[in-house]
Amino acid sequence: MNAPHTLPAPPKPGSPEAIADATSFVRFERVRKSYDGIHFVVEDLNLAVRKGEFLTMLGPSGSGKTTSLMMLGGFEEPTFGHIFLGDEPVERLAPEKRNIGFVFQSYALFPHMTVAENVAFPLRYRGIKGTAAADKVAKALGMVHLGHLAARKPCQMSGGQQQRVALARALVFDPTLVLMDEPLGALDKQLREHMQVEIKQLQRMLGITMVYVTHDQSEALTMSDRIAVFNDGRVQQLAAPEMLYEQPANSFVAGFIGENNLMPATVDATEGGIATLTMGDGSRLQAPNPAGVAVGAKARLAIRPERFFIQVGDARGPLNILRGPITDMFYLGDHVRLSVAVGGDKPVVARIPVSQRRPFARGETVTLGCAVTDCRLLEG
Ligand SMILES: Nc1ncnc2c1ncn2[C@@H]1O[C@H](COP(=O)(O)OP(=O)(O)OP(=O)(O)O)[C@@H](O)[C@H]1O
Repeated sequence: MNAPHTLPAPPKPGSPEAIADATSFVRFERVRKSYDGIHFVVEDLNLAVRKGEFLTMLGPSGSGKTTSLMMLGGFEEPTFGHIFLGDEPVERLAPEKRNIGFVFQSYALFPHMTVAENVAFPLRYRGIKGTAAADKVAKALGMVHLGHLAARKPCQMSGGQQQRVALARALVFDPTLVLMDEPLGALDKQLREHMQVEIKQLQRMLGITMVYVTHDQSEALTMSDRIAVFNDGRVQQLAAPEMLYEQPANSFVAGFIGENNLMPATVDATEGGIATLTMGDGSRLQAPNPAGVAVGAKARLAIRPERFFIQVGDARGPLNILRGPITDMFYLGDHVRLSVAVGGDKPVVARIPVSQRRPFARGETVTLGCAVTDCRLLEG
């Protein structure tokens, strides 16, 4: 992407954002990165990571997550801006001087060394030898439950075990920060989910600050204290998982985190904080309008599939009602996934718990209800 943007002002001195930024452990300040001197792949990155926090950079391929992580690790230099570790600007500091542990998708273990020798490697590099080193290696391998395999070579271990060795190697020298780039990408689903919990428990137990890169949203939701959602080199929203899901800041986040029906709408009026909307097919629906999207503005109404229910009888309370034939349906054990042609250009997707109603028939007309407060109005 091109770079004609003016940079926003930093937070006002004394504001809550400025105080949070000032007390944070890692800070990106107006960081921009171009590899070719023309296009910026990271645009105006302002990000503060708190001490002991698990912060995930989440976004589609090419959105600038790895580049941001590599700048923090010291493997890439920012084109503009500053990165602070504690109070120290580090953008000119060599990676080995930053006291950071790394875990990558490829385990990058030395094949000719034993597990213990691999884990001891960063200690050797730091001049820690003898029993001091042996104690640290034993402790790190104990943390990842591999003490009994210290004498094995990497080729004698499973993918999950090798990634545990890489984790032990990243933790053995008591780093102030650990960076992980898609560390579980090569593992199968079950092992990945198991390792997510294990890494999270370890991070909590050690109180370590962790910055984690993934494009897997469920992984990010499971593990993170906060998630920075990247798209096109920019952070779209930085928030706790629940906040991202419940209150996405824009259509990109609303569509990227979980599943969402994003329906084009125009704002007719806002009264008492509730906007009345005209939908693409001319029908009228309502939604809270906390951001104050202006009357006449093009907007999108976001409704999560699981927030729909089958409306029976008269509507009670402030509800949006959508009605149409079922065009597609899938039985998924605990819920039925319906596509319902309610009049817009795309059918809406509704997830109806099987405890609520079944069976459904293709072509059957259903009435979907959704609380107005479960709808979200987004600009654009
Ligand atoms: N060394 C490099 N030289 C030139 N361009 C690069 C280099 N590394 C990354 N890029 C480009 O920068 C952009 C951002 O890449 P980056 O790897 O940071 O994204 P990402 O969000 O981590 O994606 P992925 O999940 O696929 O790794 C991409 O367009 C990529 O092609």
